[in-house]
Amino acid sequence: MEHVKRYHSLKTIVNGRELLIEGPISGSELASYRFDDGLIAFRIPEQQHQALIEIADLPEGRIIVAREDDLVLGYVTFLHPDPLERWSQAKLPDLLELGAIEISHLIRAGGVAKKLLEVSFADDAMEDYIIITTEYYWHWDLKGTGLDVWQYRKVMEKVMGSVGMVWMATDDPEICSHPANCLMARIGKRVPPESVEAFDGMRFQNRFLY
Ligand SMILES: CC(=O)SCCNC(=O)CCNC(=O)[C@H](O)C(C)(C)COP(=O)(O)OP(=O)(O)OC[C@H]1O[C@@H](n2cnc3c(N)ncnc32)[C@H](O)[C@@H]1OP(=O)(O)O
Repeated sequence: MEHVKRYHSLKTIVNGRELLIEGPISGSELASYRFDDGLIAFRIPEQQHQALIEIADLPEGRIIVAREDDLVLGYVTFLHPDPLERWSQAKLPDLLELGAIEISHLIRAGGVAKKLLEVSFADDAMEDYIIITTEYYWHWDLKGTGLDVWQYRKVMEKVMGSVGMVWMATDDPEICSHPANCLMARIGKRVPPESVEAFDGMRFQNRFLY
């Protein structure tokens, strides 16, 4: 499968900061930007910056950023699922995982997460993919936001739902280990039925239990 990446961008102002939301961008572009030191949800900022640079240059990898001049204040990643996760078992070339979305405290609750996804899905190539995201409450910044797990889950549903990602059932043990965790997915218009069938097969692997 050829992974087509078409650049899109938009401008917005949040808390007086003029932001450019753009992508997919290349690893070298991302390397030339600074990375806000408040982006700590998944790794220390230097390591996360480096991880994103590597993802940007993967054939299927897509990084969309929100930046003020050369300072990255938010990002979202799309890439094939980790080989250790069940979502990679069928090795579907047209399945991407929204692996991480993070917005700096400096510009949170200003619509930036939704705009990152708006720019991501402005590329018609996204209609060729099943896009999944696995929501685990232990990745959420409950302390920083003061939200409880259900309020936070609502925020995630609003962010993901803004581009048509919907809750999907699964018997994945990690997802089932807490009721606030969930799988969300969006099946692009041109995804063939064989891929959807293979995805359904990965969602449910313990049918004999029921
Ligand atoms: C797959 C994964 O990456 S899971 C982990 C997700 N990432 C994290 O938890 C990292 C830390 N958190 C963050 O980076 C951010 O808080 C995010 C990504 C969750 C949300 O980003 P934001 O830019 O603040 O979200 P955005 O402003 O687009 O808000 C989306 C909706 O949630 C609401 N919302 C956002 N934050 C809050 C809040 N603290 N309290 C109440 N509502 C909120 C917004 O009002 C908006 O609602 P609307 O659709 O009715 O207008």
